[in-house]
Amino acid sequence: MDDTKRKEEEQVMSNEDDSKGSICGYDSLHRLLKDNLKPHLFHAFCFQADKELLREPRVVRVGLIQNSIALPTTAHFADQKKAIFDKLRPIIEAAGSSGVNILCLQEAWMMPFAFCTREKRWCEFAEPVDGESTEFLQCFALKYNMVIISPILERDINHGEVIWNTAVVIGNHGNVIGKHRKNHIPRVGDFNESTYYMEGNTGHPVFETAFGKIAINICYGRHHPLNWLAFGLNGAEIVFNPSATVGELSEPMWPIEARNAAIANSYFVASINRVGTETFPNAFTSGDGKPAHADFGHFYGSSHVSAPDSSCTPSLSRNRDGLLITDMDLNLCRQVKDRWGFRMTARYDMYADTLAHYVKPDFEPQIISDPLLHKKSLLWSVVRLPSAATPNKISMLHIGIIKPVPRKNFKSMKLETGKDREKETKEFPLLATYKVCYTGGFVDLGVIVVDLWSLFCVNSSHTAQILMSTRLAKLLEPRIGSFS
Ligand SMILES: NC(=O)NCCC(=O)O
Repeated sequence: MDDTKRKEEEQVMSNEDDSKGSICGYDSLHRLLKDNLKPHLFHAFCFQADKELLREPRVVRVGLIQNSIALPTTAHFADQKKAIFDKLRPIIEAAGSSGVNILCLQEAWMMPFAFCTREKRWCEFAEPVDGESTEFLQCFALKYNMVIISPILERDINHGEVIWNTAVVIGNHGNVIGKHRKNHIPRVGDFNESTYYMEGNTGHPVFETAFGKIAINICYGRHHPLNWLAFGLNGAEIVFNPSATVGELSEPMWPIEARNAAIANSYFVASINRVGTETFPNAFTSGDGKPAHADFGHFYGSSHVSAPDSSCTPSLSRNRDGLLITDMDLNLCRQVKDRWGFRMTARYDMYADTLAHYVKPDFEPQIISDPLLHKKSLLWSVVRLPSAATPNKISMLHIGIIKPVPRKNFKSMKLETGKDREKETKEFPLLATYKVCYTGGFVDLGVIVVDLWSLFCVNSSHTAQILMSTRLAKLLEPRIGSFS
């Protein structure tokens, strides 16, 4: 590599580099591999937990890989997949030789993210759980004693070739521990993935591995707090969120949702997003009236790990492939639970009750409406006036505090316009005068505030005047009626 090129790269790296030393960005990673440097020269990010008297620390090294596709989407499908394998091989080797215990790849890592196109031919990428992608990764799992989470497009050949968005969990002996299928299918922007696969039917499994209890919440599932909760209830200590999402759609939410889930559920969240812009042979529309386009937008990478104590690693690059290596002491999960007691203070029985009602067709939301809200009557409140006040003496009244009075004070009230007191009120900047007759318990001298712009005064002879601005009078005219 010539000097100028290296300098340029170093400049990019120093801009991108994270002080905590994640292996960050395509260039740095590939330089690392090319120069045959030992990955341990790069110190990874580390989450600490307190020392405990009765438990040893349970430090787990987690690796996350984000990558762009390797060939244009016009290439032969077999070549595209092979090129991704070839690209990932050295990165997985780097993770393995860095001592990573649990490695997670991005959503549907073995193919371009073609779901936006709605063209069925991309289904050809789908493979069975024990297909070639699993086989490819099993060797590394065995070689490096590493658990690998492999999110693929799955074809269930035992069930009529049904297609799923699935994460396969490969154990550190190269065995398949199990799978989880994506629970929530996006129907937003270009992400209308229901053309390709069904809502998952595997619940919220937690996989007990040699290195801790892990779960996978695939991409769009991160917007569903109860999805996160369910993995937590099943005892997850790390929840992986392999994703494929673009800047325009979700970037502002990306760092917030993961951290919030980690805090609320007292576990680690490992977020992985793919990188780059993938262009497809045929343009497609998004059903929003905008012109057809041939790409999804930019997949912004930014993979990172969030901890239950609200700390967070720096993110990988927005633009480049990357491997993030993070050490985490899983003891932190219980320590945060003991400290904050979110599980203890939760009211699951109450939520279960609400949900049980909610899912029934005859569910009615528990809403207590202001009884006046839907009445064809004026909004009103009462403020006390000095007893000397009479309607004729009030020119401008500025009402500070408005004190609502129970409706039962009024059994009924009739409002009617009238001109008979016009003379007395004409000195006021008011255009309408109303005579009020009412029956009921309200006998004190007072002012009933119709709302902030208007009021009417009640004297002890049970007659009252409404003083209103024209604007309000116009507004309220059709609603003047009876309190009852
Ligand atoms: N792959 C996927 O579920 N994308 C949805 C977009 C998002 O949730 O940001």
